[in-house]
Amino acid sequence: MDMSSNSPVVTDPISISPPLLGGLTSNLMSFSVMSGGCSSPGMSAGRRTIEEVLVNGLLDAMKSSSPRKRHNLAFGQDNSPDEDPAYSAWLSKCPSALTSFKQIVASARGRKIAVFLDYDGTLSPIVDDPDKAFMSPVMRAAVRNVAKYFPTAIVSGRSRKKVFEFVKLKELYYAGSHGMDILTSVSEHNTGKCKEANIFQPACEFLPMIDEVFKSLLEVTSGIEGASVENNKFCISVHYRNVAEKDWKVVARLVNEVLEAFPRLKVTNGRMVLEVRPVIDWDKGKAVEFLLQSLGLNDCGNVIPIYIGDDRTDEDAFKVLRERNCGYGILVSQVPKDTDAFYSLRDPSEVMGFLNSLVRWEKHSQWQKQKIQ
Ligand SMILES: O=P(O)(O)OC[C@H]1O[C@H](O[C@H]2O[C@H](CO)[C@@H](O)[C@H](O)[C@H]2O)[C@H](O)[C@@H](O)[C@@H]1O
Repeated sequence: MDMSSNSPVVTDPISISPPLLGGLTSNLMSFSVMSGGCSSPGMSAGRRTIEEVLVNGLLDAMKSSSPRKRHNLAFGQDNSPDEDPAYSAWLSKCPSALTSFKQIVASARGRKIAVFLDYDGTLSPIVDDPDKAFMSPVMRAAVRNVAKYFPTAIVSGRSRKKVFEFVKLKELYYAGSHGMDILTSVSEHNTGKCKEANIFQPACEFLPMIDEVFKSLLEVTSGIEGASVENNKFCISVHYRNVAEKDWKVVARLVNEVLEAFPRLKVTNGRMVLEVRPVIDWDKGKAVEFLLQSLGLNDCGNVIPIYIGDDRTDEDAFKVLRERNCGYGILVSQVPKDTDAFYSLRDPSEVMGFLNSLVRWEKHSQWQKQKIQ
């Protein structure tokens, strides 16, 4: 893929349908959002209907965005995934990467593994306050070890700067803002010096717009208890995890109203979060392809990429690996989900177990090679 000549920036917003609610509800495809101000008493009935459809579509997506663990009605407790027949059935389609570890590494034999890691919900547990999604020291040690043996990248919806502040490992590659801000420079382990720094930011021209929308979203949601807005540089997160469910529709309406004037931005949904981002042909999947190419890891015969993530946005990366028929997506989930991943892990502690197993396996392989020589 020639990234230099292939600009992901879509310059003609008219050709994008729908500009808002990108990928959320296909039945909304025929509606286009008119630019202009907020709802007003003088607004036509047709226009109000369109708005209502959009807001309800957004609300539906919000409700379905984070399936909760099944509730055991008999005991009033959450079922553990082990006891959940639906989860067990799903595991036959998307087996545990821990129990399938031998198959995974067997297919990697003779090839270099490249590791791609999402951050929230993968390396850190999901918590109510996005600013407190810290990574544990043992998880950091596991990622540091992985990076000693395999090229390793973090691919996050957070801004690159923020995710680096959480991870704090200079020896990794970082793709922030859902892959719209990629840094491919790595410090040498011993000297700490940066070898070569390359930054790829395909949505640069959207920065002023994102800043403007961030301020508007901050202002309009300030009266909603529990709502928070996070500036992720090339995208914005509107969090509703701490908002009472009765107020979710208000959040949907406000986001919709602000974005009416910005047809070149769209909304996708993650785990209790609405993510506002440019309508460009770029996502975590494209970021993984870009990283593989720019790091010289694009040869499927020699490299096997493994991508671990928990969110809908990670599906773009799983899909790329599946379509290339090269490498494995691993979905972190405690509930059955439709996914393009090949394998699954339940939670960040299993992710850590998997990363540690990779390191042990690689150490052992190296030791065996030395023994033979
Ligand atoms: O791609 P990721 O690294 O997974 O980032 C996706 C979003 O993650 C964060 O939000 C999520 O985690 C929070 C902390 O656990 C949680 O409070 C929130 O409900 C989750 O949606 C981050 O704050 C967002 O900006 C990212 O877009």
